[in-house]
Amino acid sequence: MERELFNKEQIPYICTPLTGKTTDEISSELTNIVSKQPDMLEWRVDFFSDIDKTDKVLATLKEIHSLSNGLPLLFTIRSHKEGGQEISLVENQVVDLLCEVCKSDFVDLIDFEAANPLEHIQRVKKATMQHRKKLVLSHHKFDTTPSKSDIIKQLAKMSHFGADVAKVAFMPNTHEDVMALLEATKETNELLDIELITISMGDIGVMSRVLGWLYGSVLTFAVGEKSSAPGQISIEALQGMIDLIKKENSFEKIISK
Ligand SMILES: O=C1C[C@@](O)(C(=O)O)C[C@@H](O)[C@@H]1O
Repeated sequence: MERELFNKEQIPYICTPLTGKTTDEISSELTNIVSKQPDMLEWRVDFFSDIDKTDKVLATLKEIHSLSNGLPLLFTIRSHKEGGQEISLVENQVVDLLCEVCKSDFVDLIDFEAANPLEHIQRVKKATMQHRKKLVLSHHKFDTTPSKSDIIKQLAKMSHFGADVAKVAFMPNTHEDVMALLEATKETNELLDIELITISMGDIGVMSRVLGWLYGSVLTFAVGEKSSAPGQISIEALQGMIDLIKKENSFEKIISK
């Protein structure tokens, strides 16, 4: 499936994580979430108890597709090191699963952490290209925020490794950390020709979830049923604030590249 995933008019996309442990839990999560009208879903497969059974993963993808009104799907196996659940797969098996999932018609984007070995990134990149999926290279830190220049370097490295989308999520300890993330987003957006998703987590970082798009972040995560990271707010609250800002102001000029 190939299509432009991020229409300018729709930015910021609101993406909602699915964190159920079983197909049934995910189905019931979805039933409640879809009526809240997010723009994208993220299946956090590290929460799924049958992650080691590829046929179950593929069947659940089909189920998600059938219940989600065609919403684009981001497939994520977050590592324990970067804030995810402990899983039974080793790194090679994660790569095998991602390459298999790339063949599915029910996935649009694949998340893979940029800290993985280069040969693994290259394998996943090849599979995404072959099956016309978008590769999201990501990095997360739950205790600190790097300096602005380091954030820019990390995003540039993801671009260099072949990301279609570069995503970072950091924990701020000060308001300056949030500004560093936002300024890095703006500067990188002017430098690079790939999509960016940048998040400052926790309570201090919440403004980045509401306003990050004005600095060039195309997507923001919001809670549908259950949060997947600190600082996420509800789809309804986020959508309300974004709509209000869009209605009151003409920000198109600011977000255009
Ligand atoms: O990378 C991210 C961003 C996130 O950590 C957040 O802070 O909203 C939530 C995760 O589910 C997702 O994979």
